[in-house]
Amino acid sequence: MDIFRALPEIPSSFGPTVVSIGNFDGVHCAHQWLLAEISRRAHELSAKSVAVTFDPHPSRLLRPIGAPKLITPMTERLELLRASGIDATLVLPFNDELCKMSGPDFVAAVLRDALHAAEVHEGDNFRFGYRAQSQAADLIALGHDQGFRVQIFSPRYIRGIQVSSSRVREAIQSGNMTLARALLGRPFSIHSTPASGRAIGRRLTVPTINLAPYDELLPADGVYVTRMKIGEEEFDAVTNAGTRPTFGEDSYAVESYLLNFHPVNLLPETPLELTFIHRLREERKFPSPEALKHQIMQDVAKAQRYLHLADLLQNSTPPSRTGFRARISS
Ligand SMILES: Cc1cc2nc3c(=O)[nH]c(=O)nc-3n(C[C@H](O)[C@H](O)[C@H](O)COP(=O)(O)O)c2cc1C
Ligand SMILES: Nc1ncnc2c1ncn2[C@@H]1O[C@H](COP(=O)(O)OP(=O)(O)OP(=O)(O)O)[C@@H](O)[C@H]1O
Repeated sequence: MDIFRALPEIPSSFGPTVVSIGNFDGVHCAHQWLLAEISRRAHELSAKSVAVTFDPHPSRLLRPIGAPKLITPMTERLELLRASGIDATLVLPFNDELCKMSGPDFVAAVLRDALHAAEVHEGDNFRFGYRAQSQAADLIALGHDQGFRVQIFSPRYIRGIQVSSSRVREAIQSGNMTLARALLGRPFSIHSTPASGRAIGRRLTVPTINLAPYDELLPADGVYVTRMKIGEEEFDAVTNAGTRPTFGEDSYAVESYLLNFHPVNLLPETPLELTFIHRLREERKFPSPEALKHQIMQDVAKAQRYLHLADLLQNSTPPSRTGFRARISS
Protein backbone atom coordinates (compact mmCIF):
# COMPACT_ATOMS: atom_id res chain seq x y z
CA MET A 1 0.00 0.00 0.00
CA ASP A 2 1.32 3.44 -0.91
CA ILE A 3 1.25 6.07 1.83
CA PHE A 4 1.13 9.74 0.81
CA ARG A 5 1.47 12.39 3.49
CA ALA A 6 0.80 15.44 1.33
CA LEU A 7 -1.00 16.12 -1.97
CA PRO A 8 2.21 16.78 -3.97
CA GLU A 9 3.43 13.26 -3.08
CA ILE A 10 0.72 11.71 -5.28
CA PRO A 11 2.31 11.00 -8.68
CA SER A 12 0.47 12.74 -11.53
CA SER A 13 0.20 9.34 -13.24
CA PHE A 14 -1.55 7.78 -10.20
CA GLY A 15 -5.29 8.21 -10.97
CA PRO A 16 -8.15 7.46 -11.53
CA THR A 17 -9.19 6.50 -8.00
CA VAL A 18 -12.08 5.16 -5.91
CA VAL A 19 -11.93 7.00 -2.61
CA SER A 20 -13.31 6.93 0.93
CA ILE A 21 -12.60 9.76 3.37
CA GLY A 22 -12.75 9.52 7.16
CA ASN A 23 -10.84 9.25 10.40
CA PHE A 24 -10.93 5.46 10.26
CA ASP A 25 -10.01 5.29 13.95
CA GLY A 26 -10.24 1.63 14.93
CA VAL A 27 -10.73 0.47 11.34
CA HIS A 28 -13.95 -1.10 12.64
CA CYS A 29 -16.40 -3.42 10.85
CA ALA A 30 -18.16 -0.63 8.93
CA HIS A 31 -14.81 0.85 7.85
CA GLN A 32 -13.66 -2.62 6.73
CA TRP A 33 -16.84 -3.07 4.70
CA LEU A 34 -16.37 0.32 3.03
CA LEU A 35 -12.71 -0.44 2.29
CA ALA A 36 -13.65 -3.78 0.72
CA GLU A 37 -16.20 -1.93 -1.43
CA ILE A 38 -13.69 0.65 -2.72
CA SER A 39 -11.22 -2.16 -3.48
CA ARG A 40 -13.88 -4.09 -5.40
CA ARG A 41 -15.01 -1.03 -7.37
CA ALA A 42 -11.44 0.08 -8.08
CA HIS A 43 -10.74 -3.35 -9.49
CA GLU A 44 -13.84 -3.16 -11.73
CA LEU A 45 -12.89 0.32 -12.96
CA SER A 46 -9.15 -0.41 -13.34
CA ALA A 47 -8.64 2.38 -10.83
CA LYS A 48 -6.79 2.60 -7.48
CA SER A 49 -8.58 2.36 -4.11
CA VAL A 50 -7.58 5.16 -1.73
CA ALA A 51 -8.49 5.97 1.88
CA VAL A 52 -8.08 9.62 2.86
CA THR A 53 -7.48 10.15 6.57
CA PHE A 54 -6.20 12.87 8.88
CA ASP A 55 -3.33 13.29 11.32
CA PRO A 56 -3.77 14.31 14.04
CA HIS A 57 -7.41 13.34 14.60
CA PRO A 58 -9.37 16.56 13.82
CA SER A 59 -10.76 16.72 17.36
CA ARG A 60 -7.19 17.26 18.68
CA LEU A 61 -7.22 20.64 16.91
CA LEU A 62 -10.90 21.47 17.26
CA ARG A 63 -11.46 20.35 20.90
CA PRO A 64 -8.01 19.81 22.45
CA ILE A 65 -9.58 19.36 25.88
CA GLY A 66 -11.71 16.25 25.81
CA ALA A 67 -10.49 15.01 22.43
CA PRO A 68 -10.99 11.24 22.32
CA LYS A 69 -8.05 8.94 22.86
CA LEU A 70 -7.35 6.85 19.80
CA ILE A 71 -8.41 3.22 19.39
CA THR A 72 -5.64 2.88 16.81
CA PRO A 73 -2.69 5.32 16.81
CA MET A 74 -1.56 6.16 13.26
CA THR A 75 0.99 3.32 12.92
CA GLU A 76 -1.62 0.66 13.75
CA ARG A 77 -4.29 2.43 11.70
CA LEU A 78 -2.04 2.35 8.63
CA GLU A 79 -1.22 -1.32 9.26
CA LEU A 80 -4.95 -2.19 9.37
CA LEU A 81 -5.65 -0.09 6.27
CA ARG A 82 -2.84 -1.94 4.51
CA ALA A 83 -4.32 -5.29 5.63
CA SER A 84 -7.69 -4.28 4.11
CA GLY A 85 -6.09 -4.57 0.68
CA ILE A 86 -6.55 -0.96 -0.54
CA ASP A 87 -3.93 0.49 -2.86
CA ALA A 88 -3.07 3.72 -1.02
CA THR A 89 -3.76 5.92 1.98
CA LEU A 90 -3.47 9.68 1.86
CA VAL A 91 -2.73 11.02 5.36
CA LEU A 92 -3.54 14.72 5.31
CA PRO A 93 -1.98 16.84 8.06
CA PHE A 94 -4.98 18.27 9.90
CA ASN A 95 -3.77 21.83 10.39
CA ASP A 96 -5.38 25.26 10.50
CA GLU A 97 -5.40 25.53 6.72
CA LEU A 98 -7.21 22.23 6.18
CA CYS A 99 -9.54 22.94 9.09
CA LYS A 100 -10.71 26.19 7.45
CA MET A 101 -11.11 24.72 3.95
CA SER A 102 -14.72 24.69 2.73
CA GLY A 103 -16.34 21.48 1.49
CA PRO A 104 -16.28 22.55 -2.19
CA ASP A 105 -12.60 23.63 -1.93
CA PHE A 106 -11.68 20.31 -0.30
CA VAL A 107 -13.43 18.37 -3.05
CA ALA A 108 -11.74 20.41 -5.80
CA ALA A 109 -8.23 20.24 -4.31
CA VAL A 110 -8.20 16.68 -2.96
CA LEU A 111 -10.75 14.61 -4.86
CA ARG A 112 -10.68 16.24 -8.29
CA ASP A 113 -7.19 17.69 -8.76
CA ALA A 114 -4.98 15.41 -6.63
CA LEU A 115 -6.78 12.05 -6.70
CA HIS A 116 -8.71 12.27 -10.00
CA ALA A 117 -11.57 10.54 -8.21
CA ALA A 118 -13.87 8.41 -10.36
CA GLU A 119 -16.04 7.38 -7.37
CA VAL A 120 -16.31 8.37 -3.71
CA HIS A 121 -17.91 6.01 -1.17
CA GLU A 122 -19.10 7.18 2.26
CA GLY A 123 -21.51 6.30 5.02
CA ASP A 124 -24.57 8.55 5.27
CA ASN A 125 -23.28 10.19 8.48
CA PHE A 126 -20.33 11.61 6.48
CA ARG A 127 -19.60 15.32 7.13
CA PHE A 128 -16.75 17.36 5.68
CA GLY A 129 -15.37 20.86 5.11
CA TYR A 130 -15.15 23.83 7.49
CA ARG A 131 -17.15 23.15 10.69
CA ALA A 132 -18.37 19.91 9.08
CA GLN A 133 -20.90 22.04 7.21
CA SER A 134 -21.04 19.80 4.11
CA GLN A 135 -22.75 16.44 4.10
CA ALA A 136 -23.48 13.46 1.87
CA ALA A 137 -26.04 15.34 -0.29
CA ASP A 138 -23.46 18.12 -0.93
CA LEU A 139 -20.88 15.53 -1.92
CA ILE A 140 -23.34 14.01 -4.40
CA ALA A 141 -23.99 17.48 -5.92
CA LEU A 142 -20.27 18.32 -6.07
CA GLY A 143 -19.54 14.96 -7.66
CA HIS A 144 -22.18 15.64 -10.28
CA ASP A 145 -20.49 18.99 -11.16
CA GLN A 146 -16.93 17.69 -11.03
CA GLY A 147 -17.28 14.36 -12.75
CA PHE A 148 -17.24 11.64 -10.07
CA ARG A 149 -19.93 9.27 -8.82
CA VAL A 150 -20.84 9.18 -5.15
CA GLN A 151 -22.06 6.07 -3.38
CA ILE A 152 -23.63 6.57 0.05
CA PHE A 153 -24.19 3.59 2.35
CA SER A 154 -26.87 3.21 4.97
CA PRO A 155 -25.42 2.71 8.47
CA ARG A 156 -24.16 -0.67 9.46
CA TYR A 157 -25.51 -2.12 12.71
CA ILE A 158 -24.13 -4.93 14.84
CA ARG A 159 -26.21 -6.29 17.74
CA GLY A 160 -28.63 -3.39 17.13
CA ILE A 161 -25.83 -0.82 17.61
CA GLN A 162 -24.74 1.54 14.84
CA VAL A 163 -21.04 0.87 14.39
CA SER A 164 -18.87 3.96 14.91
CA SER A 165 -15.49 4.78 16.39
CA SER A 166 -17.26 6.59 19.25
CA ARG A 167 -19.29 3.47 20.09
CA VAL A 168 -16.15 1.30 20.01
CA ARG A 169 -14.42 3.75 22.40
CA GLU A 170 -17.36 3.58 24.82
CA ALA A 171 -17.26 -0.22 24.80
CA ILE A 172 -13.52 -0.28 25.53
CA GLN A 173 -13.73 2.43 28.20
CA SER A 174 -16.43 0.50 30.02
CA GLY A 175 -14.43 -2.75 29.84
CA ASN A 176 -16.94 -4.43 27.51
CA MET A 177 -14.35 -6.25 25.42
CA THR A 178 -16.92 -8.60 23.92
CA LEU A 179 -18.85 -5.69 22.42
CA ALA A 180 -15.61 -3.97 21.35
CA ARG A 181 -14.58 -7.16 19.55
CA ALA A 182 -17.97 -7.43 17.80
CA LEU A 183 -17.81 -3.81 16.57
CA LEU A 184 -14.13 -3.94 15.59
CA GLY A 185 -14.33 -7.36 13.96
CA ARG A 186 -11.27 -8.37 16.00
CA PRO A 187 -10.31 -8.11 19.67
CA PHE A 188 -8.98 -4.76 20.91
CA SER A 189 -5.19 -4.64 21.25
CA ILE A 190 -2.46 -2.14 22.01
CA HIS A 191 1.18 -2.00 20.97
CA SER A 192 3.82 -1.06 23.52
CA THR A 193 7.19 -1.99 24.99
CA PRO A 194 8.22 -3.32 28.43
CA ALA A 195 8.86 -1.04 31.40
CA SER A 196 10.37 -1.90 34.75
CA GLY A 197 8.01 -2.48 37.68
CA ARG A 198 8.64 -2.09 41.42
CA ALA A 199 9.59 -5.79 41.82
CA ILE A 200 6.77 -6.17 44.35
CA GLY A 201 4.97 -8.78 42.27
CA ARG A 202 7.94 -11.11 42.01
CA ARG A 203 8.35 -11.08 45.82
CA LEU A 204 4.76 -10.93 47.07
CA THR A 205 2.23 -11.93 44.39
CA VAL A 206 3.16 -13.02 40.86
CA PRO A 207 5.85 -11.83 38.44
CA THR A 208 4.50 -9.55 35.73
CA ILE A 209 5.56 -7.76 32.56
CA ASN A 210 4.73 -4.08 32.93
CA LEU A 211 3.93 -2.01 29.86
CA ALA A 212 5.56 1.34 29.16
CA PRO A 213 3.23 4.32 29.80
CA TYR A 214 0.59 4.39 27.03
CA ASP A 215 -1.17 7.63 26.11
CA GLU A 216 -4.02 6.38 23.92
CA LEU A 217 -7.18 4.44 24.66
CA LEU A 218 -7.06 1.74 27.37
CA PRO A 219 -9.85 -0.39 28.83
CA ALA A 220 -11.49 0.48 32.16
CA ASP A 221 -9.39 -0.37 35.23
CA GLY A 222 -9.75 -4.05 36.07
CA VAL A 223 -8.47 -7.56 35.50
CA TYR A 224 -8.65 -9.05 32.00
CA VAL A 225 -8.06 -12.27 30.14
CA THR A 226 -5.47 -11.26 27.56
CA ARG A 227 -2.91 -12.52 25.09
CA MET A 228 0.52 -10.97 24.91
CA LYS A 229 2.65 -11.14 21.80
CA ILE A 230 6.33 -10.70 22.55
CA GLY A 231 8.17 -10.28 19.29
CA GLU A 232 6.80 -13.20 17.29
CA GLU A 233 5.70 -15.36 20.24
CA GLU A 234 2.22 -15.30 21.82
CA PHE A 235 1.39 -16.07 25.45
CA ASP A 236 -1.92 -16.44 27.31
CA ALA A 237 -2.03 -13.93 30.16
CA VAL A 238 -4.06 -12.25 32.89
CA THR A 239 -3.60 -8.50 32.97
CA ASN A 240 -4.33 -5.87 35.58
CA ALA A 241 -4.92 -2.30 34.42
CA GLY A 242 -5.14 0.09 37.35
CA THR A 243 -3.61 1.80 40.32
CA ARG A 244 -2.87 -1.31 42.46
CA PRO A 245 -4.49 -0.01 45.67
CA THR A 246 -3.34 -3.01 47.74
CA PHE A 247 0.18 -1.58 47.74
CA GLY A 248 -0.68 1.91 48.83
CA GLU A 249 0.36 4.59 46.49
CA ASP A 250 -1.64 5.33 43.34
CA SER A 251 0.65 4.24 40.53
CA TYR A 252 -1.16 3.37 37.33
CA ALA A 253 0.19 0.37 35.42
CA VAL A 254 -0.84 -2.21 32.87
CA GLU A 255 0.85 -5.46 33.85
CA SER A 256 0.51 -9.02 32.66
CA TYR A 257 1.17 -12.39 34.27
CA LEU A 258 1.96 -14.88 31.51
CA LEU A 259 0.24 -18.26 31.97
CA ASN A 260 2.31 -20.49 29.72
CA PHE A 261 5.51 -18.67 30.59
CA HIS A 262 9.00 -19.61 29.55
CA PRO A 263 12.00 -17.27 29.75
CA VAL A 264 12.06 -14.68 26.97
CA ASN A 265 14.66 -12.12 26.08
CA LEU A 266 12.92 -8.88 27.02
CA LEU A 267 14.70 -5.66 26.07
CA PRO A 268 13.34 -2.15 26.67
CA GLU A 269 12.64 -1.91 22.92
CA THR A 270 11.07 -5.39 22.46
CA PRO A 271 7.69 -4.88 20.75
CA LEU A 272 4.71 -6.08 22.80
CA GLU A 273 1.15 -6.44 21.58
CA LEU A 274 -1.43 -6.89 24.32
CA THR A 275 -4.87 -8.14 23.23
CA PHE A 276 -7.75 -7.65 25.67
CA ILE A 277 -10.19 -10.55 25.38
CA HIS A 278 -12.52 -10.51 28.39
CA ARG A 279 -12.95 -8.56 31.60
CA LEU A 280 -12.84 -10.78 34.70
CA ARG A 281 -13.40 -8.32 37.55
CA GLU A 282 -12.75 -4.86 38.89
CA GLU A 283 -9.47 -4.00 40.61
CA ARG A 284 -9.82 -4.10 44.42
CA LYS A 285 -7.84 -3.24 47.55
CA PHE A 286 -6.95 -6.51 49.31
CA PRO A 287 -6.13 -6.76 53.04
CA SER A 288 -2.78 -8.46 52.35
CA PRO A 289 -0.50 -9.55 49.49
CA GLU A 290 -1.46 -13.16 50.32
CA ALA A 291 -5.16 -12.40 49.82
CA LEU A 292 -4.36 -10.71 46.49
CA LYS A 293 -2.19 -13.65 45.42
CA HIS A 294 -5.04 -16.05 46.26
CA GLN A 295 -7.41 -13.95 44.10
CA ILE A 296 -4.88 -13.81 41.23
CA MET A 297 -4.70 -17.64 41.25
CA GLN A 298 -8.50 -17.69 40.89
CA ASP A 299 -8.20 -15.16 38.03
CA VAL A 300 -5.69 -17.47 36.37
CA ALA A 301 -8.00 -20.50 36.64
CA LYS A 302 -10.92 -18.49 35.17
CA ALA A 303 -8.74 -17.16 32.36
CA GLN A 304 -7.56 -20.66 31.46
CA ARG A 305 -11.16 -21.92 31.33
CA TYR A 306 -12.23 -18.88 29.27
CA LEU A 307 -9.44 -19.25 26.73
CA HIS A 308 -10.03 -22.99 26.43
CA LEU A 309 -13.76 -22.45 25.75
CA ALA A 310 -13.07 -19.54 23.38
CA ASP A 311 -10.71 -21.75 21.35
CA LEU A 312 -13.33 -24.50 21.19
CA LEU A 313 -16.04 -22.02 20.09
CA GLN A 314 -13.83 -20.34 17.52
CA ASN A 315 -13.23 -23.66 15.83
CA SER A 316 -16.97 -24.35 15.57
CA THR A 317 -18.56 -20.91 14.77
CA PRO A 318 -19.72 -20.24 11.20
CA PRO A 319 -18.61 -16.86 9.72
CA SER A 320 -21.11 -14.02 10.42
CA ARG A 321 -23.18 -12.57 7.60
CA THR A 322 -23.18 -8.84 6.93
CA GLY A 323 -25.71 -6.61 5.22
CA PHE A 324 -25.34 -3.13 3.76
CA ARG A 325 -27.64 -1.20 1.49
CA ALA A 326 -26.30 1.36 -0.97
CA ARG A 327 -27.77 4.56 -2.40
CA ILE A 328 -26.02 5.33 -5.65
CA SER A 329 -25.73 8.56 -7.56
CA SER A 330 -24.39 8.86 -11.05
C1 LIG B 1 -3.96 -10.74 37.36
C2 LIG B 1 -3.63 -9.61 38.28
C3 LIG B 1 -4.62 -9.09 39.09
C4 LIG B 1 -4.34 -8.03 39.96
N1 LIG B 1 -5.32 -7.52 40.74
C5 LIG B 1 -5.05 -6.53 41.61
C6 LIG B 1 -6.06 -5.99 42.46
O1 LIG B 1 -7.23 -6.35 42.40
N2 LIG B 1 -5.69 -5.04 43.36
C7 LIG B 1 -4.41 -4.57 43.44
O2 LIG B 1 -4.14 -3.73 44.28
N3 LIG B 1 -3.44 -5.03 42.62
C8 LIG B 1 -3.73 -6.00 41.72
N4 LIG B 1 -2.75 -6.49 40.90
C9 LIG B 1 -1.47 -5.79 40.86
C10 LIG B 1 -0.47 -6.31 41.85
O3 LIG B 1 -0.68 -5.55 43.00
C11 LIG B 1 0.86 -6.03 41.22
O4 LIG B 1 1.21 -7.17 40.48
C12 LIG B 1 1.92 -5.60 42.17
O5 LIG B 1 1.57 -4.30 42.59
C13 LIG B 1 3.30 -5.64 41.55
O6 LIG B 1 3.67 -4.43 40.98
P1 LIG B 1 5.08 -4.29 40.23
O7 LIG B 1 4.95 -4.97 38.90
O8 LIG B 1 5.27 -2.81 40.07
O9 LIG B 1 6.11 -4.94 41.06
C14 LIG B 1 -3.02 -7.52 40.02
C15 LIG B 1 -2.02 -8.05 39.18
C16 LIG B 1 -2.31 -9.09 38.32
C17 LIG B 1 -1.24 -9.65 37.46
N1 LIG C 1 -21.92 2.33 10.74
C1 LIG C 1 -21.51 2.81 9.57
N2 LIG C 1 -22.16 2.46 8.45
C2 LIG C 1 -21.77 2.93 7.25
N3 LIG C 1 -20.73 3.74 7.07
C3 LIG C 1 -20.04 4.11 8.15
C4 LIG C 1 -20.39 3.68 9.46
N4 LIG C 1 -19.51 4.21 10.35
C5 LIG C 1 -18.66 4.96 9.62
N5 LIG C 1 -18.98 4.91 8.32
C6 LIG C 1 -18.31 5.61 7.24
O1 LIG C 1 -16.92 5.31 7.24
C7 LIG C 1 -16.20 6.46 6.75
C8 LIG C 1 -15.16 6.85 7.77
O2 LIG C 1 -15.84 7.16 8.98
P1 LIG C 1 -15.22 7.90 10.24
O3 LIG C 1 -14.09 7.11 10.77
O4 LIG C 1 -14.89 9.31 9.93
O5 LIG C 1 -16.49 7.90 11.20
P2 LIG C 1 -17.02 6.97 12.39
O6 LIG C 1 -16.48 5.60 12.36
O7 LIG C 1 -18.51 7.15 12.38
O8 LIG C 1 -16.36 7.67 13.64
P3 LIG C 1 -16.90 8.73 14.71
O9 LIG C 1 -17.66 7.94 15.71
O10 LIG C 1 -15.62 9.29 15.25
O11 LIG C 1 -17.74 9.70 13.95
C9 LIG C 1 -17.25 7.55 6.53
O12 LIG C 1 -17.67 7.52 5.20
C10 LIG C 1 -18.38 7.12 7.43
O13 LIG C 1 -19.62 7.65 7.00
